Amino acid sequence: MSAPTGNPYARIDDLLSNVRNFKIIESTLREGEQFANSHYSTETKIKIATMLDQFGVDYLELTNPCSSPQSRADLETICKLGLKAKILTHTRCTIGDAKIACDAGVDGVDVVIGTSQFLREHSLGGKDMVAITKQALEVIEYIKSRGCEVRFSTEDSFRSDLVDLLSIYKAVSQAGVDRVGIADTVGCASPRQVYDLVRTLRGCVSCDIEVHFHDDTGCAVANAFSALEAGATHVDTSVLGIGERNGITPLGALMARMMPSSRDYVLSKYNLKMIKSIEDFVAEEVEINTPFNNPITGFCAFTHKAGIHAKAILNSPSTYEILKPEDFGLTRYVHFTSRLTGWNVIKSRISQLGLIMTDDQVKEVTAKIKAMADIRPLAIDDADSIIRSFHLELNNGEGQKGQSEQNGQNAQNGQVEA
Ligand SMILES: CC(=O)SCCNC(=O)CCNC(=O)[C@H](O)C(C)(C)COP(=O)(O)OP(=O)(O)OC[C@H]1O[C@@H](n2cnc3c(N)ncnc32)[C@H](O)[C@@H]1OP(=O)(O)O
Ligand SMILES: O=C(O)CCC(=O)C(=O)O
Ligand SMILES: [Zn+2]
Repeated sequence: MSAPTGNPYARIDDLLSNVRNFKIIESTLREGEQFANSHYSTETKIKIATMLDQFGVDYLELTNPCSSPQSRADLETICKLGLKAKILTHTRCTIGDAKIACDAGVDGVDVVIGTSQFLREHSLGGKDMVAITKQALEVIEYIKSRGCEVRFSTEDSFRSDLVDLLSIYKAVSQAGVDRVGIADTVGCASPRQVYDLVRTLRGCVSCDIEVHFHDDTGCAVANAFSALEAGATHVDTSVLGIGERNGITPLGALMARMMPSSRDYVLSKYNLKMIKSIEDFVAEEVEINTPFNNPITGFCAFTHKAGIHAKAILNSPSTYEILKPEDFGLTRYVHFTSRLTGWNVIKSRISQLGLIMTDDQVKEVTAKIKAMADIRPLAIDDADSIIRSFHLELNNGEGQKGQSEQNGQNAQNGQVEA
């Protein structure tokens, strides 16, 4: 039987996949508020909500209004902004929380309750699954009666008993829940475990499936992708991944992961050029730096250094880039001042400087740059000076000065463009 897509690795199972049809539940204003440094003012919440709405996220999830009077007031304020994104809040599985949530004017309530032995014993005072299921069904019925969308999640899903999980998900699905959620609360799940659980659940419930992954073991993005491959429909994210401990699936990194698989879908829905400004705003608010290796916006995410890479990138950026910086409103940088540089990129720099040399001469000046870079790190100006001096020597200090200065304007940004 032929494969469903042009992907050589595609399998029949990929018919389940939602990698080209998923929704984002953006939780910077809920999970992200649980990040150690977060303390959002009302204005900051409005700004974050507005930016994420313009970016195109489908849902915004806000902190439980029972948390504090200001949390409740802020939720009501965001609900009244008239954003395109649906506004959700996140509550415990109690009628009391659900009532206050619905009263705030939300579009939907994300209800959660722990199902693992750890949480049932140490968080919920020893509740069994029968009691938890009864409580869930009552709360779901209440939220539906208030005309709000309702999602039911099990907390710590991956350390919960599979039969318990499937039983409660079936019960809430039959009760008409809009979505069920799987939460890797402690970040213990691997992509394969995620695939298996989501796929199994997909066969048991007819409603949408939301997934929430913590990043304690570095799998939050991979797990989100795996979940979508297995048929999940909604992914929880936060900007830069901020959340409890080291956080959850980052919005930007998820976009980076989805682009190679679902470019047209992602570009049609999300305003990728906003990622940097959204991340910069949130990073400043919570007083963190964007990690150097952050997908898309890490300071060197589109920097190419080694000579072998530089040569190929200059010929065709696709050789060493799976993401295009221009899709995110960014530019690439081709490094040419290190001991790892090569004559091809130096040749390109020479041409940017408006100078003319034979290939042998380019190789000779490349050797000089490498020798100097062996002694100390070189700035762009240092490498350019070596090139210019060598060029002057070649011409005995005569001629070409005017031409160099004029063409040198093109090199002002110190960047070898591919
Ligand atoms: C994995 C997650 O991130 S879940 C979301 C976490 N979010 C939050 O905690 C929001 C911020 N939290 C708060 O402001 C407070 O914890 C509140 C307002 C929710 C509750 O505060 P308090 O009433 O003082 O209780 P406290 O936080 O000490 O304990 C939690 C209580 O909720 C119960 N509980 C915990 N989870 C759930 C749940 N999912 N459903 C129902 N009850 C729950 C606990 O058993 C405990 O009950 P107890 O009062 O009988 O001991
Ligand atoms: O409600 C959910 O699905 C997730 C709750 C949460 O933040 C977690 O379990 O880590
Ligand atoms: Zn979480």
